[in-house]
Parts: sequence; C-alpha cells; structure tokens
Amino acid sequence: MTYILGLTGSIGMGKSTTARMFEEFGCAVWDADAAVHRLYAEGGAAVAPMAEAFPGAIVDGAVSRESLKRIIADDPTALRRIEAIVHPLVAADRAAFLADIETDIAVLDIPLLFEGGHEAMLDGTVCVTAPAEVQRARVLERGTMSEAQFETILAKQMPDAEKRARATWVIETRTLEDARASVQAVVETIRRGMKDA
Ligand SMILES: CC(C)(COP(=O)(O)OP(=O)(O)OC[C@H]1O[C@@H](n2cnc3c(N)ncnc32)[C@H](O)[C@@H]1O)[C@@H](O)C(=O)NCCC(=O)NCCS
Ligand SMILES: Nc1ncnc2c1ncn2[C@@H]1O[C@H](COP(=O)(O)OP(=O)(O)OP(=O)(O)O)[C@@H](O)[C@H]1O
Repeated sequence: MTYILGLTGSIGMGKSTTARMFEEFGCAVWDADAAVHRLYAEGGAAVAPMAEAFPGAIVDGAVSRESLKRIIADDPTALRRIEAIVHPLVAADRAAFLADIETDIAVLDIPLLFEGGHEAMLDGTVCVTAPAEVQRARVLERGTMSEAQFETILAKQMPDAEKRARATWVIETRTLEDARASVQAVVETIRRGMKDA
C-alpha cells in the first residue's frame, strides 16, 4: 500500500525545496508545476488547445510563460480559462504517475491543493510556511515576477493561515536544517503508522 501525501503552501513558501527533502527520505515525488512545464513544452499536450484559445501565447511551438504572464496582466480572467485547459491535462499526468508507484510514500506537490479540492485523494497533507515578508522577498528576489504579478497570484491563493489550519502537518521553512528535521519526522510518523496498521 502506498501512502499518498499532499504537499502544498503558497507561492515561494518552499514546496520544491521541501519536496526534494522527501525524495532524500525515499519518497517518490510528483510535481504539478513540473507537469505544467512538460505540457507547455514543444510536443506537450497543452500546446494545441492553448494555441486555439490564446494564439498569442505560442512561441516556437511551445506555450510561452512570458506571453501568458502578459496576457494575464492585461486580462486577469484569462487565468481561469488557462486553468480550464491545463488542469484536466495535469490530472491525467498525475494519474499516470500514481499508477506506477513502487515506494511506500508518494508525495504530490500541488500549489493549489486546497483550492482545487484535491484532499479526497490524499491520506494526509503538509503545508510549508514562512513569514509573509520572507515569502515576498523570496519571490521578488527570483526576478521572474513583478510585484503586481506576485499580488495577482497571491490574491488567488487561499491565505497561508487557512492552509496551515487545514493541513495535517505544518513545516516551517525558515532554515533548511529545521525543514529537513520536520520532513524526517513526518516520514517516520507515516511509516510507523503504516507498520501498526
Ligand atoms: C501564470 C504562469 C504563466 C506563471 O508562470 P511562472 O513560470 O512565472 O511561474 P510558476 O508557474 O513557477 O508559478 C509560480 C507559483 O505561482 C503560483 N501559481 C501558478 N499558477 C497559479 C494559479 N493558476 N493560481 C494560483 N497560483 C498559481 C504557484 O504557487 C506557483 O508555484 C503559470 O504558472 C501558468 O501557466 N499557470 C496556469 C497553470 C496552473 O494553474 N498552474 C498551477 C499548477 S497546476
Ligand atoms: N527550509 C528553507 N530554508 C531556507 N530557505 C528556503 C527553505 N525552503 C525554501 N527556501 C528558499 O525559498 C525560495 C523558494 O523556495 P521553493 O522554490 O522551494 O518554493 P516553492 O514553494 O516551490 O515556490 P513556487 O510556489 O514559486 O513554485 C528559494 O529561494 C529557496 O532556496
């Protein structure tokens, strides 16, 4: 039996970094953002439907994130239409990953886990968190997003406090050492529970 653990947290809270730690402890990880990257790449399943809905978003046979960000900035309702195309394709990618699992724990890194109503398919959830000013500084330091783009994404996400309240476990991502210790504790708790069950 595989324990299916959802991993979430708001933008820049440390999901990808924490997901790699779960890998270090022997969990298989599926990353929703990485799935979107595959779908947007040349030959990816999202290219044709996106080309139909947003012809201006296609550059060199792939969906361009830079173009999409401009489209969303001009028309915030575009994000919903993008999601309607992308999310069913992401769900199919996730189902293919889950069909092939050989580890005792599978981690699904899903930015919009609670917003998307994915809890029913999960055995437990982890929310990664850091103070709001740390989050803002991390996202803006990356230099891939303007302050306005950050605000648009943030406004669409469930507040951090609500995510923390809904999660089975909360992991603070202020330091790598503390986060790694928390990941280890979660993995051990799950493995103990599986042995007892
Ligand atoms: C808006 C886009 C173009 C921004 O691309 P960019 O490369 O700059 O950022 P990236 O994809 O790494 O997203 C950064 C973070 O923003 C947040 N975010 C992304 N998409 C969304 C969304 N639809 N709603 C709320 N938050 C989102 C997530 O926390 C994500 O980790 C891109 O995220 C996109 O095409 N999103 C629509 C597809 C989607 O819903 N993806 C979410 C994962 S299923
Ligand atoms: N435990 C931690 N201690 C210190 N810094 C961290 C920790 N976790 C993540 N970070 C830093 O925070 C930034 C964001 O981390 P990461 O890319 O993992 O977040 P994310 O939630 O996956 O982001 P996004 O939602 O944008 O995809 C990175 O610069 C990373 O180095």
